[in-house]
Amino acid sequence: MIYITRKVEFCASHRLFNPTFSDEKNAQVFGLCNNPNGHGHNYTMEVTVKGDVDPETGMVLDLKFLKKLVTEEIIDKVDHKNLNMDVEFLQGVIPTAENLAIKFWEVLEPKIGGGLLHQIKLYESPRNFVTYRGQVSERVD
Ligand SMILES: Nc1nc2c(c(=O)[nH]1)N=C([C@H](O)[C@H](O)COP(=O)(O)OP(=O)(O)OP(=O)(O)O)CN2
Ligand SMILES: [Zn+2]
Repeated sequence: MIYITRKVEFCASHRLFNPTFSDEKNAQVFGLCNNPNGHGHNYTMEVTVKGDVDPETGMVLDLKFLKKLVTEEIIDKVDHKNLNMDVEFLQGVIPTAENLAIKFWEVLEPKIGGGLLHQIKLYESPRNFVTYRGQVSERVD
């Protein structure tokens, strides 16, 4: 078993709020991140795929394929976008780093297939990041 990773960057804006909360509760829970004007981040994402090396190709998966998949399915849809408004698969989601990582997993996992997706690590800032490895029932390692 070996692990290969594609690292990508994107810029996006968001506002953290829960529409079922009062204004006061949103302000209390989310603080400055609840500002109605929103704010932006330079995100970094690492998508890690696992598997055995195919002796005929020397690869687990062609990194060119992974680059194309992540670019087309995620980056093209979120880069320079408002994550609260502009992204179809994020509708109704509070765009925390946790929820973004889970949604990105849900988009990518079926397209990589074969239980190969191992981990998504999403950096909201150089010091704040989350790591997601799917639901326990999805894991084979
Ligand atoms: N569990 C989570 N907590 C917070 C998230 C999140 O996604 N998950 N997000 C935020 C906000 O997006 C906010 O912009 C982050 O603010 P802050 O923690 O102040 O981080 P900085 O960008 O200022 O980073 P520094 O490391 O302090 O430079 C809040 N909480
Ligand atoms: Zn933020």
